[in-house]
Amino acid sequence: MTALRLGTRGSALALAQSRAVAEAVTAATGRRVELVEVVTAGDRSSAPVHRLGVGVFVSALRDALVGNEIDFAVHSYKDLPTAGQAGLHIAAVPPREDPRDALVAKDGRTLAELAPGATVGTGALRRIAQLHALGLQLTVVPIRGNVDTRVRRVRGPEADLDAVVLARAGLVRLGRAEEISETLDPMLMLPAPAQGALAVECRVDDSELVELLGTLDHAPTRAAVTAERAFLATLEAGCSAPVAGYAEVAEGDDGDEIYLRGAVISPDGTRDIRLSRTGTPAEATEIGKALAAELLDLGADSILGAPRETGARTQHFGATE
Ligand SMILES: NCc1[nH]cc(CCC(=O)O)c1CC(=O)O
Repeated sequence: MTALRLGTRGSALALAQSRAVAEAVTAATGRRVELVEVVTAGDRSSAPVHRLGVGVFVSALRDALVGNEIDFAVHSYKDLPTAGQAGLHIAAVPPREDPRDALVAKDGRTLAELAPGATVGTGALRRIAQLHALGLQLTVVPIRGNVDTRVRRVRGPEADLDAVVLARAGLVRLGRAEEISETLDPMLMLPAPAQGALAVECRVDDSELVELLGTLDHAPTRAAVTAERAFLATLEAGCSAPVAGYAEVAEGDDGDEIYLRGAVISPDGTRDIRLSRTGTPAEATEIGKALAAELLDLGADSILGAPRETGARTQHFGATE
């Protein structure tokens, strides 16, 4: 039987993720998998991600899928635009890695141990906003680049920052978890929707592969990500907007329960609206949409910029527009 072609970006993180999924596919199905490297616009540019727009890391992979150059692709779920793509299907959401953000700091310091004025590097508006919201006089420095480039801003001969914040999942997948000085509690730094999760995508009409990849699906992770992404989609914000969303799925007395927390924070941290909601995994989409509508009612739309229509808005606080 021919090998399945797995399209992947060439970054160390993308390769680590793709290799892990390839091994899981082979272990579960006995099929051989070969990696095919695809260069994306996000890899070619060094501009801040919120200027490049959503989808910069995925569109070339999706083109290769639609064009039948590859059979499936593994994405960091966080980087996928909330709009799906016609003809493609997310056949599996494997078990999630720890979704929290991590601090890598000089001398192994924690956030609380950083001095006023300390420099902290991150490119994500969500992290910039939440760092400012702490009120610690941190100097947030916009940075970009792959995991290694970012860690080198703190460690090594060219280090010029006191700390950087990045996804714990990225460091763990690269085998670099021991470099983390502090894993940030979601109470302080709520993760991005779908952070730490992977999306395994193939052509929707490739029914054999849809079924085969489906064996890697992890229902609780899919439910959590579904709630987080419905929340994000309703706020009409991409992966680079100051929106945080994190769902936990736990066993309750009457079956599994989802606990979704969401926040919209202004980039300077002075406005921070956060709420939570619970429900069952079957209600994941509804929970996400309802939480977003509640935040919009509290004024989240004025933080996000453009006026929005949710169809679900109520006027508890009087008309503001
Ligand atoms: N936008 C870049 C990106 N996409 C996924 C990850 C990390 C791994 C993950 O969240 O699954 C990262 C790096 C980071 O945020 O530090």
